Amino acid sequence: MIKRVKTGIPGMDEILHGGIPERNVVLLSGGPGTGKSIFSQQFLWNGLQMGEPGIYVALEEHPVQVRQNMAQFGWDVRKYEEEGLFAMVDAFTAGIGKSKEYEKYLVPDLTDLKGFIDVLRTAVKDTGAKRLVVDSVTTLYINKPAMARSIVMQLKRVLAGLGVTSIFVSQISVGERGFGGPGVEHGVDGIIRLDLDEIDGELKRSLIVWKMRGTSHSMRRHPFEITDGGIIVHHDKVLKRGGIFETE
Ligand SMILES: Nc1ncnc2c1ncn2[C@@H]1O[C@H](COP(=O)(O)OP(=O)(O)OP(=O)(O)O)[C@@H](O)[C@H]1O
Repeated sequence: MIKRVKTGIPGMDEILHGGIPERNVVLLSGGPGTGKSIFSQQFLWNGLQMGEPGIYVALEEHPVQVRQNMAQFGWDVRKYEEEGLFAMVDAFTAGIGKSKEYEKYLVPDLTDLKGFIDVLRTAVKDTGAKRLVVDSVTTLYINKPAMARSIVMQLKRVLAGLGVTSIFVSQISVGERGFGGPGVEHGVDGIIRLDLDEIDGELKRSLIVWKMRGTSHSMRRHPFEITDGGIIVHHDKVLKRGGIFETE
C-alpha cells in the first residue's frame, strides 16, 4: 500500500481516491485568480492540523502579505513558525527592506538555483517538513523557459529525497491550454488544473486532476467554491459546458 498525504480540502481527497501519493511533486496549474495560492495554503494548514510540518516558499508575494492572507481564512501560521513546525521561505524580497531582520529563511539571489535549494534543504531539516509549496515555480524560469524542465527536475530530485510531498504552483495565462513551461508537465508526478470560466454571464470555478502517478483518480471536471473557510470541492458534481450536472 502506498502512503498518501491527505489534502484535507473538502472533496479533494475523494477525487484523488484518498490523497496525494507520498513524495509526489504536483503541478498546480491555473490562470490568474483561479485559487492556486489558497489551495496550496490550505494544503499546508491542514497538514499542520494533522501534525505534519510544512514549508511555504513565497516567490510571488511578500511573506508578510502571505501570512496575512492565510490568517484571513483562519490559518494563522505564526504559532507554528514559533514552534519550528512551519517555515516561510522568503524568495520574494531578496533581503531588501526589513525582512532580512526577521525572516529566518531568505533566498538572496533567485538566479542561483543551488543556493535556493540549499535554503529549502535547511528549512526542511529544521522543521521536519512533510509538505512543501513553491508559489510559484514559474517565477524561477520566467526569463529562461528553456530551463523550466531542468529546474523542476532538480527541485524534484532533492525534495523527493527529503521525503516531502510538494505542490508547485504554475501560472498560465487566461485561455491558455496546457500547464505552463515546456516539458514541465512530463517531469512532475501529478497535475491539478484550476479553471475559471465564464458560463452564461457568470464565472464558474472548476478543477480537474490531469494526472497523478501512483493512484487512480476522478477523470471528471469538478466544480469548486472559495469560501471564508477556504476551498470546497464538489466531488459529487461535474461541470459540463453550460452548467453543473449531478453525477451521483
Ligand atoms: N474569502 C473569500 N471568499 C471567496 N472568494 C475569495 C475569498 N478570498 C479570495 N477569494 C477569491 O480567490 C481569488 C484569489 O485566489 P488566489 O490568490 O489563490 O489565486 P491564484 O490562482 O493564486 O492567482 P494569481 O496567479 O493571480 O496569484 C480572488 O480573486 C477571489 O476571487
